[in-house]
Amino acid sequence: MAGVVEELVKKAGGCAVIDGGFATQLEALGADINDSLWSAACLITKPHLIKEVHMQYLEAGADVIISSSYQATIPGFLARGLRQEEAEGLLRTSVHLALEARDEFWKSTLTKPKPIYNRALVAASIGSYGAFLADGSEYSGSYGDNIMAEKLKDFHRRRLQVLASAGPDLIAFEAIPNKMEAQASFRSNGRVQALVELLEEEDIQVPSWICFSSVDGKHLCSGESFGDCLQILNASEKVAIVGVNCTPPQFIEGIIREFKKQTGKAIAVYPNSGEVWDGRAKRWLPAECFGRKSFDVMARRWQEAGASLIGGCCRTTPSTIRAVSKALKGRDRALISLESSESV
Ligand code: MET
Ligand SMILES: [Zn+2]
Repeated sequence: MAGVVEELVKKAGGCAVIDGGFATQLEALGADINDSLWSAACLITKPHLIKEVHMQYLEAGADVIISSSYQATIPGFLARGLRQEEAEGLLRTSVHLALEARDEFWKSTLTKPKPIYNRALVAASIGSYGAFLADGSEYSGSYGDNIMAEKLKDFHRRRLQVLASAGPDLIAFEAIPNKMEAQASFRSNGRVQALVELLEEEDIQVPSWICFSSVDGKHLCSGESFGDCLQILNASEKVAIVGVNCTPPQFIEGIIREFKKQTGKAIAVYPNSGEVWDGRAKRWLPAECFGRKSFDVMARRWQEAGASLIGGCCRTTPSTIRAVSKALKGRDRALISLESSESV
């Protein structure tokens, strides 16, 4: 695990808390995200709301906040009539807004007599090619026969460079649906290069996490095996953390146990609420019943199963993260309040 992550996980008492659904909360604050850029449209129209969402998750106890760049892509911005420099500027803005929120929040907690928060880390989000297409392939992993690895490489490379140079603590590849994108999306001179090799080729100094999405709890969305993908990621020191996100919560415990067998890297899980996104109809379908266990109760089990970073993805909110933070760090907090009452 990279030093910064190791330190944070330790400070957090063994398990750091990741924030919750970013687009979900942006929408709750009144943003219109029904847009081909999805939440990234707010980088153009309402950057103050982006910062507000980050603040709310920090307040809720997030130790890691993820930038608003999930669906912010250079081709997406160019299609809006923006110039290349403007598109790159908006990518940097997404990281800067998260860094500003983190720094302001941290400064304010330091003025409190017994700070109960950790200084959060900022992860720059990178969504999959399917997220950019916004045609449902984000959750099927099927990019069709025409998508060549070379095209995927062109799609990812510049955004990775720009985001990494904007000063985040981590790069977060989120909801990667298939092995091709994780492994073979980067070819040059006819040689197959894995995503991890792109990180090395670009000599990205910011540690990365790579999280997959799954719709059945046993495979990536595409139907490919976690084990095959993890073998690829295990080979790189640039990848500090592996995991799953935007996957139904009832599958997470089994996935962590499977990952534990396949990797020694730190494991991050930040499932969705269990509701299912219908990418074609563009709406959420109700959660399949997963018993009476609430998200925070499950979060404890995920920690016991071996996850080092736990948060929420789509349809989870600051109240989900507050409950998760309390469940994972409740004992420490109780001790802190005991200490403070003793010192009064
Ligand atoms: C479809 S997964 C989306 C992940 C992104 N970080 C968000 O919470 O909005
Ligand atoms: Zn999600």
